[in-house]
Amino acid sequence: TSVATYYGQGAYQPRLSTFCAETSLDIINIGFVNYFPDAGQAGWPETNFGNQCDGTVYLHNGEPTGLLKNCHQIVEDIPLCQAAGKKILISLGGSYPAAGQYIANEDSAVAFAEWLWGAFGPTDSEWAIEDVPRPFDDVVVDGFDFDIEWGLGSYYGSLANRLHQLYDSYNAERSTPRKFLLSAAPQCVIPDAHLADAIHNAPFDYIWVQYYNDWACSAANYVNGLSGFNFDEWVSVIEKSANPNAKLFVGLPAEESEAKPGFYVSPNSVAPLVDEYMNKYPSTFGGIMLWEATGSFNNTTPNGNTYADNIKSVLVN
Ligand SMILES: CNC(=O)NC(=N)Nc1ccccc1
Repeated sequence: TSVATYYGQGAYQPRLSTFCAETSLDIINIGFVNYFPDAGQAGWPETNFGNQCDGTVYLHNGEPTGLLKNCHQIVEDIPLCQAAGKKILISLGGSYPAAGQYIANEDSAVAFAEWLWGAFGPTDSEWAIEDVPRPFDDVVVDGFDFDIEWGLGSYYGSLANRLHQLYDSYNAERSTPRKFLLSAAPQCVIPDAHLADAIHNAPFDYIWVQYYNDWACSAANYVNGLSGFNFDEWVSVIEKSANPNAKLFVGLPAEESEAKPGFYVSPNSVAPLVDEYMNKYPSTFGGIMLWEATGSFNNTTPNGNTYADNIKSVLVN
């Protein structure tokens, strides 16, 4: 089973290479593309990677956009993480701003998918064309994460399905196919207000549930002996979804300060939860997702283990 984490929004975060060296991390979601084209300046998406870029942005049709142009440390470090065997996804959305995650219609969702594929996908795809920029240069991500926390409707599903179509058509032309991934980060309440339709209609590979924002179903409920933790129900959602073989992850805050009061649980306290659900659903239980990398890095135990290291130990022991 795997440990996934988010990177890009941590306070005073170190460069990504720090986390490429963390052997406990298997998947890293780089966040965020936080404005989608229908909401972004000059009709392009916008990005935010915390302290990792120098603030310069692309122009589109001569107008400034919110698309960051110089994130050299991320560009240098993603290949290091990939060489270390980690999957690197770029994450769409995030918890802020609400207005950024607006998609106007089906055509817009399809065009956004093609733009993302041209910008962050393979450099030899037919969509990597001159009027689509390469914010990470020739770096090719391993997929796209949907951290959609605002907005309603079916267009997130259309976006995911078009990306999946692009994955398949690219691989159809290659002798050695490359696995590209789709993941989503719903809230724990079922149905998720923003991603339910997308998860039902598009084949996600990983679903990491944010079990740290809602007392109706949080991991803290389970740890504190209260009812509500709903992993079983999420397994049913997966089984009825477009990809019944998707892996389901338990999302946790990696540091007390990175969640609302009460939702943080220690690695040892989550061991019974892992044991119960890893054994109850051996083919669906995928592991643990952490929000987020820098918080985990700052949350070390006396033995020098980060929160992620300690969680990995819980998963493998
Ligand atoms: C996967 N996305 C998130 O986990 N977002 C997130 N944790 N946003 C946030 C919520 C409350 C305080 C800080 C960050």
